[in-house]
Formats: sequence, C-alpha cells, structure tokens
Amino acid sequence: MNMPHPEFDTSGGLPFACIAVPICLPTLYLWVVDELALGRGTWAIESGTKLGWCLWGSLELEEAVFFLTTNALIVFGLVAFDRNMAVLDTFPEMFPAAPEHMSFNSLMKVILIDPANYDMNRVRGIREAVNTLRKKSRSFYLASSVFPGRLRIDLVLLYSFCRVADDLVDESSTEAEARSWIRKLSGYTDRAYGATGEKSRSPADLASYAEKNFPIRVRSALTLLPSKHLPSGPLYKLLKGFEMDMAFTNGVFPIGNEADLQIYASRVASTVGELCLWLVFYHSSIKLPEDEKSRLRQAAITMGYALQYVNIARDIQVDAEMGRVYLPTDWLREEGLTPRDILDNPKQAKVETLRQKLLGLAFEEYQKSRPIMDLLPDEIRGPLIVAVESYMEIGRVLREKSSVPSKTKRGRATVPRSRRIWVAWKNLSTS
Ligand SMILES: CC(C)=CCC/C(C)=C/CC/C(C)=C/CC/C(C)=C/[C@@H]1[C@@H](COP(=O)(O)OP(=O)(O)O)[C@]1(C)CC/C=C(\C)CC/C=C(\C)CCC=C(C)C
Repeated sequence: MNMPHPEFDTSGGLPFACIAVPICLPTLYLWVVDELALGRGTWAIESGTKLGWCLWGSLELEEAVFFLTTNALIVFGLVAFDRNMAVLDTFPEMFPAAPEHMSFNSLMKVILIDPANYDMNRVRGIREAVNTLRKKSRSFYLASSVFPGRLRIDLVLLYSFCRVADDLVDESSTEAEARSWIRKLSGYTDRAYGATGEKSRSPADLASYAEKNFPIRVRSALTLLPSKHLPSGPLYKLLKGFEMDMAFTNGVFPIGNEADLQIYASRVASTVGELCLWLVFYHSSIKLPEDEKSRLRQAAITMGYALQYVNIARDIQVDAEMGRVYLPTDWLREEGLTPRDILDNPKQAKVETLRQKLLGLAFEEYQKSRPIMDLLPDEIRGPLIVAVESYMEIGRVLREKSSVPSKTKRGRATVPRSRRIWVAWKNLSTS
C-alpha cells in the first residue's frame, strides 16, 4: 500500500504512529508469552549466556532486547521497501517501467537517486488530492485504497480535477462568475490537448495558464491531471454538464423529463466513468480486445447514470437549498407538484415517492452494467467493483425505508463506516 506517502512528509520525517504501533504491539505480545514460558520453565536461558537481569518477572533482558530489535528490523525493512515502491509509483517519468515488474536494478536506482531530484510539487499535489478525496467522498476514498499504486494515484488526481472544477462552478456567487470559471477550465483543457486533440503544450505553459487564471488552492489539481492518458472529449462534455447547472440561477429548471435527466447524467457522471476506464486500460498489464473494451465503455456510461441518479436521490434537500431540482418536471407534474414546491418543501411526503422512483431507475441502470464488469482485468476488477458498490450502497441505504440513514452535517444520507468496510471486503473477496 504505497499512498498517502508519509515518507515524503517534508514537515516531520517518518510517521511515528505507523511505525511505533507495528513495532510495539508484537514486541509486547512476545514479551508477555516469553515471560510466561520462562516463568513456567517451558524453555530457559543457560546461566553462562545471560547477564541475569530481568525486565520484569522472569523476562530476561537479552530476550526482551532480541524481540524488540527483531521487530524493529522487520518494520524498518518494510518501511524502506514501501518507500521505494512509493517513489517508483509517484514518478513514472523517472521510472518508466511499471512497478509490478520491479527488479533488483530498479530498486537500486531508487535507492541511488538523490531525493533532491524528486518533483516535490507533484508529491505535494498528490497529498492535496488525497486530502480532498478523504474530506469530500468517503465512498471513493475507501475504494481508492484498494487500487494498485499508479492507477490509484491517477484516479485520485482525476477525482481532484473533477472536484475542483465542480466546486469552482457550484460555489460561484453569480452566473457570470460560474461562466467565467467554465471558460477558464475550457481554456485550460484547450491548452492541455491543443485544438486538434494532440497534446501540444509544455507543462510550463499549463502551469503558467493555471497561475494566471486560478487561485493557488486549485492549481495543482489542474496541472496534475493525467491528461496524457485521457481523451479530451469527456472533459469538455463534463464542462457542458456544469453549464446545465447554471440554468438554475436564471430560475429555469433544465430537467424537464427523463431524457433530460439522462443527458445531464451522461455529461457529469458517464464522462467520469469513461475517464476512469481509460486510466484502467492504460495502467492494466492485461490488454483487452477492442470489442470487450467497447462493451466496458458502454457499461461505464450506463453505470454513470446509476451513480448520478443515486447522487440526485441522496441530495434532493441539499440541492433544493441551492435552488436546484433535478427530479424531472414531468414526474413532479404527475404528483401534482412543481419544481418550486420542492424548493419550498423538499421534505414533503411525495418527495419520498419520487426519490424511490429515481432509485428504481438507478438500480435498473446498475443491473444492466454490473455483469459486464466481469470483463475487467483481474487485478482491477475487485477495486473498481468496490468503487461502484460503495456508492450504490448509499442508494441501498436510501431504499431501506426501515433504516434511518445516518446523515452528514449537510443533511446527506451516508453509509456507516462499518457497512462501507463490509461492502469493500465482501466485493474484494468475491470478485
Ligand atoms: C476510486 C476513485 C478514486 C474513483 C474516482 C472516481 C472519480 C474520478 C470521481 C469524480 C467525481 C466528481 C467530483 C465528478 C464531478 C461531477 C459530479 C459531482 C459527479 C458525481 C459524483 C458524485 O461525487 P460526490 O458524491 O462526491 O459529489 P457531490 O458531493 O454530489 O458533489 C458523481 C455521482 C459521478 C460519479 C460517477 C463515477 C465515479 C463513474 C462511475 C463509473 C465507473 C467507475 C466505471 C465502472 C466501470 C464499468 C465497466 C461499469
């Protein structure tokens, strides 16, 4: 497990708790059983080979020191290995060979390279992205921990880019401000890909555009987007999805019917599914045939609908507070409601009926795409299923009318941590 990279923590050296606990706990255990064994005469140390000092009870000093030193050596050995793996995963430019083919030579290369050569901006950017993911999405944060190193880093960076772009637009106080962020994000994408789709600009050009146009807190999320491994189409389409959100600021409700809902979901979520899949295909050592890839792409699009519908079903109240109603207007009409009624009272009984209807649709889409995930390469199938299932679990919680879902400060239903861990465990062990 190579991330977050505490070993890169420039502020305080090695992470104390992560090292002290695995040394102290087993040492304590071994001291206790050794004391019992020595005390009961199960084994003994010959008198000529010891000082005769006991740490406590019958525990000889030599035994105590032996166990402590052995555990310390094992843990520091693992830390050194983990640190080298983290360096290999973090700097693909320096170490182009995939880390799963790590040889003695590549390990030596990592050991011999002066850390002053590390791109610390990348390290800091990755750390910021991990923090963003941890704070903003419990489901994807947990899921991210089971992906292999380089894919994990790229997914977290992709999340961070999408999150930052969404937040810039959502948190704008006026429509003009939101439009200007979309223009700038689009300008950034133009520069990352070039007008014709090929990657034309240097990292320095991109960094300078980000510096001129975006606040410092979001710059690394933009500049670290792994655009080399992603097509530009879904990114532009994602921006179009954010544009749809802006209609709400003019008092317009853009989701008139189920078709509009699907268009919206395809822009903000299916695009994300496609992008995730591009990273999977790039990082996987198993190269799939084109027809399987295209079935998987279609499934990722459909899974995007499912996740977005769960997201909307969860956030009806939070969205209403922002003046947004994603429930199709013609569904509302069937219940004798208008979007304004939802804004005025998002907790009314009929909303629950509509929430369940939307969840029904979400699970239909999920059922269509979930079996296709079996085509994914072995090493990635489990983690990607965990990502999808952790999010769908929010939908299951919302469907269990008997259970009262736990809620965050913003009033969103969440899945309790133990249940999330169970979902991850179950899906990893069965996929
Ligand atoms: C494991 C891991 C780190 C995954 C990262 C996935 C990722 C890059 C997510 C980006 C999310 C994001 C911020 C997108 C911006 C638009 C948006 C808000 C979309 C909604 C996400 C909800 O996130 P959250 O709850 O944090 O957002 P709000 O608080 O509401 O703002 C979405 C619901 C979209 C999520 C859609 C996906 C992750 C795509 C799912 C499909 C796959 C992973 C492909 C599966 C493959 C097959 C073959 C089926």
